[in-house]
Amino acid sequence: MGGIEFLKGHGTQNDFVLLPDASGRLDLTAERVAALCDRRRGLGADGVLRVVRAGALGEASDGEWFMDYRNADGSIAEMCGNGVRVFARYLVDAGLAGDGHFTVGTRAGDRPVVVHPDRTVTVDMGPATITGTSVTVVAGSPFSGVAVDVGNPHLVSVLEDDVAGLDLREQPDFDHDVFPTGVNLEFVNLLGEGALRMRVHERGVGETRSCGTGTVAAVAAALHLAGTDTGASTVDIPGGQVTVTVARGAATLTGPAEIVARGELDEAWWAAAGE
Ligand SMILES: N[C@@H](CCC[C@H](N)C(=O)O)C(=O)O
Repeated sequence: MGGIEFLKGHGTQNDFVLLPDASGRLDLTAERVAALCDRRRGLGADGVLRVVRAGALGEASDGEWFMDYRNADGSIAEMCGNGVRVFARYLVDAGLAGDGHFTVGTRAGDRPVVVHPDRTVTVDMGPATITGTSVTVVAGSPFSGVAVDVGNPHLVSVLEDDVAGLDLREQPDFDHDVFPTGVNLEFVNLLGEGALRMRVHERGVGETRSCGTGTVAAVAAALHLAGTDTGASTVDIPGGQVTVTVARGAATLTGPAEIVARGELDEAWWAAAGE
């Protein structure tokens, strides 16, 4: 019996292990996800994208494929904006997605995607909803922020000082009553009309080099603070650049998606990782 097929990919250096598992038969425990994502004892990644047929895990979707997304610590998240681009890139490369216009099911709902010839992908991210305000504390310094729901929770703080100066090695504190399931924290500089710079500390991962849902939240929050719900912006993250549009609160995300490797997991390693 052969090993378990995997691929490695990234979107603006937010990196993922992909597990093609059409029938949803793999026993993908939190322990196995954490082992896969470990950068020393596993393959190393910010998260896992299991590729399953819609319905195989009992999740409803009008699309043919469902993205079962897991964070590096093994926790389940509703949505991943960089991940869904890489997921779409894989389906097209594998000949599983026709002309590149299709819908991916996620726990946050269906996400229509367009895979472009230049290897970028545009995702209809659905609504980016402003849900209030809250405060995060980084290395003892409090920052007020705008809470945004992009299918998953975000708190966006716009800073005067350069975000490059923040120490995000430790988990920043946040109000656990406001975010009982945790929150993704974005720190943003406004660079001028239609341009932002962002760093992110992701729920279930730590600081990453990019977060697609986070860039959408950042643009929605910046527009909200400017008194509007419509606009477009580039977002520079440590891993590259994406473009976000927001029209009356509904967002699209465009950015690169790359598949960099494919191979087989060792069966004995997989078995031991589940213990
Ligand atoms: N990196 C992702 C977001 C992944 C999920 C997030 N950590 C959460 O727990 O909500 C993205 O590109 O959106």
